[in-house]
Amino acid sequence: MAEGVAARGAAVDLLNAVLGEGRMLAELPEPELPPGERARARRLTESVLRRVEPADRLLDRHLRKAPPLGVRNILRLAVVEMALGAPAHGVVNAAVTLTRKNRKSQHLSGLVNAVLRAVDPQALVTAPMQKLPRWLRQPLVHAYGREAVAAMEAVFAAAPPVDLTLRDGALPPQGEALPTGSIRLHDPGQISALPGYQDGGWWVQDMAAALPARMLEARPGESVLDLCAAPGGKTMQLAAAGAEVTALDISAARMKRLAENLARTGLSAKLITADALAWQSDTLFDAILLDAPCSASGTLRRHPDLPFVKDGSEVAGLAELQARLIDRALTWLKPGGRLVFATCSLLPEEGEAQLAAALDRHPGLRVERPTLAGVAPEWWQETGGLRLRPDYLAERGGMDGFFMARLRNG
Ligand SMILES: C[S@@+](CC[C@H](N)C(=O)[O-])C[C@H]1O[C@@H](n2cnc3c(N)ncnc32)[C@H](O)[C@@H]1O
Repeated sequence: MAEGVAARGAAVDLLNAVLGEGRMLAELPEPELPPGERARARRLTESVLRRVEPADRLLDRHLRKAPPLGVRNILRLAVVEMALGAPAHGVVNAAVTLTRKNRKSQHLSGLVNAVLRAVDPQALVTAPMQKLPRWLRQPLVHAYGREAVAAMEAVFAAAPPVDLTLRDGALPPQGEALPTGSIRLHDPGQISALPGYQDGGWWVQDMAAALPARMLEARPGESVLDLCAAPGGKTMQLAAAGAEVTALDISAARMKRLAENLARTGLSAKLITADALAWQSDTLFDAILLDAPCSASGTLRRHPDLPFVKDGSEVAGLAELQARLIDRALTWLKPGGRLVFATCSLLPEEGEAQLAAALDRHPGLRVERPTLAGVAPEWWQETGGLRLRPDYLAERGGMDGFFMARLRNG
């Protein structure tokens, strides 16, 4: 098969599954390709998902009637690749080969060839960014304003950097030191091939995702419950701080990944696979980290499939689950203990509103604002919550959206 056709074919299959069947990339089987080609297919898929809307605007100028989804995805992929600098000749040949391979679309190979020779991929480079879906854009404009949302969309349009959290004294691969202590790699390639990976001195974790565990300030010997823990980025931080960690999550598959992560880093925790709403604890904890399930709307740059698969209908149920998890977690906290509530969401109903409602339901709770190195004063809110937005530090690659707050009972 011509060079790159297999990876491009796999990318088109992934696009068909996300855009045609509404399936998330994480739930799809990995393409059966060598690791390098598999990674390329994934990269191509994500590049297209970040530009579906502007690519369609460009293609539609050259299409008299809508082609079937599979052919549209071949066209989208080709035009995005050309805009990103791939040589047009190879891209067009691969697109025509892919169109011919499928009996149902082979009669459209001439059209694909003609459209791709007519489009100007440079127009995609300068085109307006892809907008967030309405269900998300509206509440975000309401919460942060149009300008901030446009800045977030610009961050979501770019492939994200990779951030690492380090254990004390560990040597990271060469990267950019961020003010909060994470190390940023802008084009790292295969993570497991980086120096130090096998030694377990660092792990991949967005700079924003590293802050909830820092906010908890776990001390050596303290008993800490990591609630909704898998795949364990925060468990590793807490264990590395010397705490006696109990890590609980409902998902057996994700707990398996957590166990693998602990094995690689040589850290330890007590692992429990259970529904936090049903689990009973026979002890109380000094501190609890609740990284609650949420819309994940703060992580769109890492999950560009999400806007095409989700429609916001899950958010009310998730917000209710978050409140129940807070209430349940508080029953396991020692008097005077600390609870950090965090979500990787940009929606106030999964952040600011949860904090306000928890304070209303539990008059004995108060919010604390610990000192966090590298956190700009304006990221803190008057209520004591910390709101992190993708457009913060945009010039250095941005960060995941998060909300977090530290509560103390009594
Ligand atoms: C945001 S993720 C956690 C990420 C994790 N803290 C980390 O840093 O790697 C939310 C987790 O909540 C878990 N979860 C959802 N509902 C749960 C429940 N009822 N009880 C326990 N865990 C739950 C999911 O399986 C998922 O792993």
